[in-house]
Amino acid sequence: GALTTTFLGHQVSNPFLNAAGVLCRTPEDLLQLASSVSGSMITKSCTVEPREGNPEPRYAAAPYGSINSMGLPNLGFEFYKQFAVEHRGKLLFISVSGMSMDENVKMAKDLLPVAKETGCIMELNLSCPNVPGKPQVGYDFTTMREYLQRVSSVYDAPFGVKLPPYFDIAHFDQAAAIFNEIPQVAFLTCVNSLGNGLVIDVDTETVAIKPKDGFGGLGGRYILPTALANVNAFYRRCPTKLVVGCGGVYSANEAFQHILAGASLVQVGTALHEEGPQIFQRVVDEFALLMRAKGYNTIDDFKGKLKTL
Ligand SMILES: O=C(O)c1[nH]c(=O)[nH]c(=O)c1I
Repeated sequence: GALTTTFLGHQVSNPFLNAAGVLCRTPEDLLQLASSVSGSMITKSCTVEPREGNPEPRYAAAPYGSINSMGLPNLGFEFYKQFAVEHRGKLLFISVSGMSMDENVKMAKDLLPVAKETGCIMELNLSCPNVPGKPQVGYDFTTMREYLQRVSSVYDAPFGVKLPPYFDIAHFDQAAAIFNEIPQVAFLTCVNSLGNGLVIDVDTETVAIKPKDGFGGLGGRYILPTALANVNAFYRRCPTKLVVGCGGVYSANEAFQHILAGASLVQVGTALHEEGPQIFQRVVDEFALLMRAKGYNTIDDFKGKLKTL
């Protein structure tokens, strides 16, 4: 169909998938994603050991999106690796977010044979903002370079990096220079939640979530312009890499903006959490109508073709 596209040699029926962390932690979650219309899917960021995560309430819908401080709850790397071994059907991404560099290197090394065998793709998450005491690697360029050099030295297959949003042109330049040094970094997923926002309820005069005095990562409508800028900044700076868009996608309209900005695939987080997996059928239908209305036959007809003034 018109929405068919390929990503690192894998054909997908449409460019849509979930954002890591949303509807992808448990077997039930993953079954819902596998049986949805999404073209591909990604698992919850994992650590070697299973984690409970932060105390609840740790997710809240907000007027223009969401706030979360989940705290990296997951069933442990072995579960998601085994899921990849047994999974059949749509393209599968495995999100990895170790508590240390050694943990990421260990998981990458263990995942490699499964990636080669099954075609699943690793997305290395360097941008979790919600584990107390664990600063975001994505904001520490020296550490990020070391992480990527160490992981790419054990993982000789294409992998992606889940990035935090950057807000300074010099940071786009410095981050892109690191990625361009490492050939195995095949794609960049822009962006993770905007870290450490604060949602306040005026009636109750209270924060929305329990962890970290209410500080949490923002998603949804709050973050679309920032997400688009990060997609386009790395699309322009990393011509040998693909970009995956994430942030503020509720409909074909925002997805189209991400692809115009340079995204090859588009992840849906907050809107998926709020609407459920039937959102993928709605967005696919909307997207087909939008492409037809504009006279486009394939995604490549407009990918990255954002016009400037
Ligand atoms: O709190 C989480 O589990 C979480 N939440 C996010 O918003 N982004 C992330 O990468 C993670 I690992």
